[in-house]
Amino acid sequence: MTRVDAAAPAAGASGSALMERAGGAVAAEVANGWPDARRILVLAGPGNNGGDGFVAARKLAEAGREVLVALLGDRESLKGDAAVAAARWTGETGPLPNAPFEACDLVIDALFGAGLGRPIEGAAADAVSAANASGLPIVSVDVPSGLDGATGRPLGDACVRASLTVTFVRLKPGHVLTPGRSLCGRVVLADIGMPEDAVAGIGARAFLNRPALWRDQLPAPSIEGHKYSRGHVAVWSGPELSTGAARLSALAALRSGAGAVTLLGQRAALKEHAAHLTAVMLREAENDWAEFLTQRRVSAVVVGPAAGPTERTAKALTEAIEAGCHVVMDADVFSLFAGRPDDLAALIARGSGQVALTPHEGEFARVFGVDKTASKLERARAAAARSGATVLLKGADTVVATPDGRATVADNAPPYLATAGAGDVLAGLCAGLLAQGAPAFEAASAAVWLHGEAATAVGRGLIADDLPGAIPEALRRMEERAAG
Ligand SMILES: NC(=O)C1=CN([C@@H]2O[C@H](COP(=O)(O)OP(=O)(O)OC[C@H]3O[C@@H](n4cnc5c(N)ncnc54)[C@H](O)[C@@H]3O)[C@@H](O)[C@H]2O)[C@@H](O)CC1
Ligand SMILES: [K+]
Repeated sequence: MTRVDAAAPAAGASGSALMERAGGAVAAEVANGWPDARRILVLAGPGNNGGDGFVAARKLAEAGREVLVALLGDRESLKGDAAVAAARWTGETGPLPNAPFEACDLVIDALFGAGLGRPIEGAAADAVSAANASGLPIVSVDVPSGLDGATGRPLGDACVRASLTVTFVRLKPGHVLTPGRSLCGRVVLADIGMPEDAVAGIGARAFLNRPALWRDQLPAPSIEGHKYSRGHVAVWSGPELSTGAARLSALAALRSGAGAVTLLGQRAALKEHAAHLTAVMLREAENDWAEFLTQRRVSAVVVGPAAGPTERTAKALTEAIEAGCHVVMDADVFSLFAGRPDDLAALIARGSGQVALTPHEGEFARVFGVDKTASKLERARAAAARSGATVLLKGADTVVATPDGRATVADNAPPYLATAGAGDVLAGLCAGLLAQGAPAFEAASAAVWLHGEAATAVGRGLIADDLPGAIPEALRRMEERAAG
């Protein structure tokens, strides 16, 4: 965002006018959201975030609220637009230390925004702690002070926990990645009239995962189509008594709209599948899996769910890559490649299909190691670049990243989606969309969004078995979103 701000004047927007609208948007949210908050305390920092706070103070005072600004540092040290905003504030201004929280009904946190460069310490850190402990509603300007908007992580120990965050122009990764998402509270994105040229000029590559990003890339079923033209998915089954995971993947692939889905495995495993399935086909496969993939025009394959980290699984995976199928690698594949990311990349490079990796954090760490300094977004991007695959890094804030750096971050997964087997459904959904011809980034992002919507449609009490049956409802919501 700093680059957007810097490009704003050249694109015809004065910083002062943007600050007026930014502070105005904050004041409007407070006025509408807390009509009974009479006394408002604005914590103002030394930069433009503080400037937004001074504008909000003036607008709220004009609207009849009692407002006190508690300023970090001297008024004389303020520069540029912030100094102008402060000069236009004629109400009470006091020092930040000992700000009178107990005498107020609401706090506006305008200490630090995009310019936070190091952990908050000293008087500002004390004010952050006091604000959090006060029990008052806190409205943060741009980002909760202390949060790194680029990573979603606090820069140090002191970080505001907001009830509402009013941000401008675009959401930043920190509004969506955890723990930032929780620290922001509700997030409102205000239009402050930033010229599109200033925004487009920076070529943003990370997006909130929404149907508008990928809907056009999902092939719609056509009346001329037949089952194989809508893609054939093969799912590699785990052995006897470990078949549930592959079954969930297969059902999800079929529900996603793939024309046909076949589960392949050992005879004893297939007997278990047969007791549960009707529309999914079953095929014994020991030595002729590679032949099957080619002869039956299999377009996408799932390998990993409860497959076992065995030679058999490794062979099935290699053959799927060599057959030129699109491949979704999940679960036990990450045990097979523990500590061997370059071997995984070498295998992926041998195929002509697209590959999606769908690890959770533990599986991701197993293959790619642990990097505590990088954000989830950066880690997923780095793993995508290193492996040559689209990486879908699961969690409450699932990130999908491609080797060329495009990324989505999802915010629609309900907490109860963290349940056994949900990941198997996601892998199947992704394979089903790949089989129908969606490019990997769009297929993976769509799978994540549909997965979250399906879970929300079921509601609390969800178990993974419910998810495939809720995919039609998720697809309906996708069409509704695309239309509106
Ligand atoms: N320029 C623009 O186009 C717009 C900017 N806006 C606001 O401007 C903000 C960014 O302003 P700035 O770039 O001035 O940055 P900030 O206001 O976030 O903070 C920068 C100041 O804080 C100091 N600082 C950084 N970390 C510190 C720490 N840990 N302890 C003590 N001091 C610290 C810096 O030295 C600098 O003086 C945005 O977050 C947003 O609120 C809005 O007014 C909208 C338009
Ligand atoms: K802030």
